[in-house]
Amino acid sequence: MLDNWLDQLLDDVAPSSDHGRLPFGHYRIHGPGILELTPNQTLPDARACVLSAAVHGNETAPVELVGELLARLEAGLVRLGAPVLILIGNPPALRAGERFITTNLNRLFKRNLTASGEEPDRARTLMAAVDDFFARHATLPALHFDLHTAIRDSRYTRFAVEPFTEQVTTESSQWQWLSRAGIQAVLHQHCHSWTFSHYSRHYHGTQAFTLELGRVAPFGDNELGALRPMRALLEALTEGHEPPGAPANAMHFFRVEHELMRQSEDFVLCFDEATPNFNEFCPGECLARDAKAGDYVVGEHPQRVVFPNAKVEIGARAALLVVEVAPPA
Ligand SMILES: O=C(O)CCC(=O)N[C@@H](CCC(=O)O)C(=O)O
Ligand SMILES: [Zn+2]
Repeated sequence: MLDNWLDQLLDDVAPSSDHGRLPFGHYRIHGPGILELTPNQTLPDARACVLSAAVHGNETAPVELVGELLARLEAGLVRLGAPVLILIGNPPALRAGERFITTNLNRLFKRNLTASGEEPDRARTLMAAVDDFFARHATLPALHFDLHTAIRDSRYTRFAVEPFTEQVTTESSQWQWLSRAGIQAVLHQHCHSWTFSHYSRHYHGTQAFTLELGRVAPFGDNELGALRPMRALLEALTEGHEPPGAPANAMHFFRVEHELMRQSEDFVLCFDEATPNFNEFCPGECLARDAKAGDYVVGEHPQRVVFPNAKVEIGARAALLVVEVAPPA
């Protein structure tokens, strides 16, 4: 049964069957953590939807949200009206309660990836699953929401990252849906980032976002009540309806100005561990010291910090420095 799928995945138990019926369609398990829902009838407003969670294994709220959606589908409370691919990104890391096992999966979504190992292999499997799904539903507009939670508190608890690519413009309706779904801020990426949402946007031209839905917590400690509006958005998409919107300018928009990279072993961030995402720093403040790159000092205007993490691998992003911009017209 579909309601066992997540439990069996967490227990590393193979499902007894790889397919089954739903009240308004059927499902197929293509592999560990790869579940496709197919409606009996695809509605006219339907999109081909990819919903991914647990690309980072310690981010459990999105998994619980997906669990609620599946339970409500199975109970017939949500009528399946669109093809949906549900992906649990990194099952071994989810079982271990760790962000990743060997390396950050969310930097590996690049065609012709040559690296070997657990996460690179998983990235190739997930990219193939997405390619196959979008190819089979090529007549429908496509969409990918990659659901995450942030390591630290945030001045905007729920925010979206809009991946960078030259070819795709975000539809204005997406901002309205996200606003209605309780997203408080949006971060426009300034360069290619090889994340999972970037993969769908860049290679498939889809509408795609990374959605940060609160702070990392173990299973059972997530405040799912705060995610009801987001659940309503996912349910509208699953039902194949055009989701309702709210004014986009209720959200704050930010542009990445600088990507702070860790370049040496001897690297520190100069602010408190408890500093929340979107905290603002004044001109002249030193934010990082790196034995190779030197100090990073805020320039002529204030900058806010997002995703600061001094413990990343050498060569990886240790923080984004962002500035507020006007909402899209
Ligand atoms: O809180 C943090 O420092 C990281 C939270 C997280 O996993 N964020 C994603 C953002 C992906 C993107 O930039 O689209 C990540 O770092 O992979
Ligand atoms: Zn994450």
